[in-house]
Amino acid sequence: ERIHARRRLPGYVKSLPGPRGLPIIGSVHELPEKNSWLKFHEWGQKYGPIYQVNLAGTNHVWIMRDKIARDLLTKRSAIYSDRPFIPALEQDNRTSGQYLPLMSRNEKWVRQRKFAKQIMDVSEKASFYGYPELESVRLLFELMTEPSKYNVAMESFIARVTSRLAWGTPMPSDELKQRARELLIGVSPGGALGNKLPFLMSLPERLTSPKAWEARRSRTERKFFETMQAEVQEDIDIKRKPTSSKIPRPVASRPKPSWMRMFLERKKSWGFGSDLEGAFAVGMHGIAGALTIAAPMQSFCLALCHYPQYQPILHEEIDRVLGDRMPTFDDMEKMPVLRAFIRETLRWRPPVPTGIPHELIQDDMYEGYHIPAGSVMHPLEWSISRDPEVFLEPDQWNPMRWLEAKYPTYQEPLSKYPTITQYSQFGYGRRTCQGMAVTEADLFVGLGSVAWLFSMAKPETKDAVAETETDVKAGITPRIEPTLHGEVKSCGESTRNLSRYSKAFTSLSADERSFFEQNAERIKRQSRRYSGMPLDLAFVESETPPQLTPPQVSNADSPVRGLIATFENGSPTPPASPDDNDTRHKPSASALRLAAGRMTFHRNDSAISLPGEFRGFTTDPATALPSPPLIPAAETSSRPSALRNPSPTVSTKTDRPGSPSRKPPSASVDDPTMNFSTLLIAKPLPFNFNLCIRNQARAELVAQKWVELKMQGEFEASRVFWGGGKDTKGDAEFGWGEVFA
Ligand code: HEM
Repeated sequence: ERIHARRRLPGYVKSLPGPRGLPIIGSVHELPEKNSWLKFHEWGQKYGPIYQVNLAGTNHVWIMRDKIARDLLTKRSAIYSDRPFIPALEQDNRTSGQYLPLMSRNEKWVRQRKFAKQIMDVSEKASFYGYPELESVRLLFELMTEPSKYNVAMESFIARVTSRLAWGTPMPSDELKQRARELLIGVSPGGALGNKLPFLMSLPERLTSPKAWEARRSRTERKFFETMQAEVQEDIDIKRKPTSSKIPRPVASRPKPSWMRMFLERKKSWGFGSDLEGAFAVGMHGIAGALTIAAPMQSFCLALCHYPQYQPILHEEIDRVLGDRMPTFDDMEKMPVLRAFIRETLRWRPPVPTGIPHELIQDDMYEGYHIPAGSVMHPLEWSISRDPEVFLEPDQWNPMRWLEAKYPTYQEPLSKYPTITQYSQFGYGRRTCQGMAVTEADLFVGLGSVAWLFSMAKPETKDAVAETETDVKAGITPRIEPTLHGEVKSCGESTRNLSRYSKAFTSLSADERSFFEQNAERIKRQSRRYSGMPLDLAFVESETPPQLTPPQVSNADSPVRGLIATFENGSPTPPASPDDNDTRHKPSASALRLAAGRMTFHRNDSAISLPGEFRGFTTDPATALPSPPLIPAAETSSRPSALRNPSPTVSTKTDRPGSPSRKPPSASVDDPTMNFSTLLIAKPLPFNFNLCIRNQARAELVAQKWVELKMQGEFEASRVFWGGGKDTKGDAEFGWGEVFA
């Protein structure tokens, strides 16, 4: 059919390029099980920024550039806003009215989208009722007590905030997480078997396990949404009952604000066909929020561990703006660095790397290329976020691209930008995501709280220590990795490892040395001015590495600062004084050493030149630092490194459809930061890293707040809905299906 259609095209019209594939199955066999978006990215580099692939008889069009996605999905949204059919779901996703993001553009979609806009706007105006702030206390407490379960803690944080928003209570959060996981399997091309072999869904339930699995998923979901709706209604009824007393009810005994409450209180105005439609409209938003936002939270940890040189910059902002209180939604304006870290994390590891597909409802032409009706259009977010014209060194996690004017992505005013609102990751045209504001609030408060209390680091391996020692003997400047260690309650424990770093001091290259000699005083002045843990930069005067012992560091009021102070003197001292005339630590020109625990000294390492270049930090232009010299990669280390910045690959050439793009440096599956789950939402699989409490007083404050809130009944445990068994599988009718990564 397709071949015939092509033959019928007039001579001046071309078909989009793409892999030829095999008869019937097309290119299905070429897709990897893991990280399929890398394959689509690779095809894009071969065939151009828009290309097509036949997957089992359906024409899929992949778009790799934001401009093309806007030209088609936004500007021609009248014909590009439908959704493809998902075979593995029990009911037709386009017409059932159950899932707003998966519906065709019909009247149910119109009224539910209107409802979605209203509930989001109202809750945003009320700062999401302070739910993210409330749950961030629990998040920090969980991370302190069980850091190895960080991924569970982060997913719970998001699910609990979303449950509160949806139904006013965090109690159903575990069930919500499970509902979200199961639906994710149902809709992912690489998830339920029914999506790979659709004919299975036409057989009777008792003959095929994928169909039985889906039937139970669908029953349980409906029952769950109806139960929650009924409970909110009951709560409203009880708490609204007139009392004989004239004294108004205390706030605590009024119904909690929630999207369901909004639905129930203005039922008629929404024009829904039934209460069930309302139950799904709210439940769907719960599901949409339950896992999506946890993915970037986990990627944030991955980024901070692999790019530790930027952590001090975030800590500086947090300490300056927040001091000893946790972040709130209202701090957003004052914290561009935190927003930049979040924005960059979403760019670097997009939570939905393949995008959510649109379907084209009539034949179309784009730049001389024919796109047939029925094509499934994918804005390939992985590639859009890696456009080398826009993002220099796109595979590097570099938050400075949002904060320094030298990058094309920089935008002012910094009180507003960077922001994730209207970012391509949230889709295009009439189907854009409704949850941008709540995502931004959750990430800002959640990740801001985490960075307020903790620093993060990759754990050291024996190999790493051995490698460092070998490098030192061979006279190579080692990559200095983070020093903080242990699944820790206090940084004091990290001191075990300090001897390793004392061995790691080696001579700087001639270029590095002269840069630091010229700027030593200024660097020191600045690092004190922006005190706290400014740049993790320190100089030692002696050729002999300081001998460090654990108790010396644990006495310092700030662990990291203490660490630096110890490095500076080779003996325990209080943190550096803010007095610029203090000459105790003046570096001798002959023996400058970079002894920063967290400083990875690489070519283009903007952490070093930061205070001079980033306006947010600099008030006095006289103190601005010149950029550090470029150090040839070979001089920094002889080892291959996932962290080393490749040379920029910018060109002024514009990509055209059909013309192969230049190959930017790309992340590969061997990259340790590419270990992701295989479903539509990409989240990093759990990995080992160390969380270190930055400040004991803050930890105590969190513990105290946690106790208070717990006593007020805020942190009730999650409720078990089905069966009550350990695995909550319940009986055959309702319960949890098996889920996989
Ligand atoms: C990191 C978090 C999130 C990401 C990356 C994300 C991404 C997306 C994407 C790509 C789409 C499809 C847009 C298109 O078709 O062009 C979408 C749609 C949608 N999202 Fe989100 N989303 C996130 C969080 C949320 C949250 C928290 C909610 C609600 C609580 C939400 C609600 C929705 C809804 C209702 C739609 C459907 C819009 C429609 O089809 O008309 N999303 N989202």
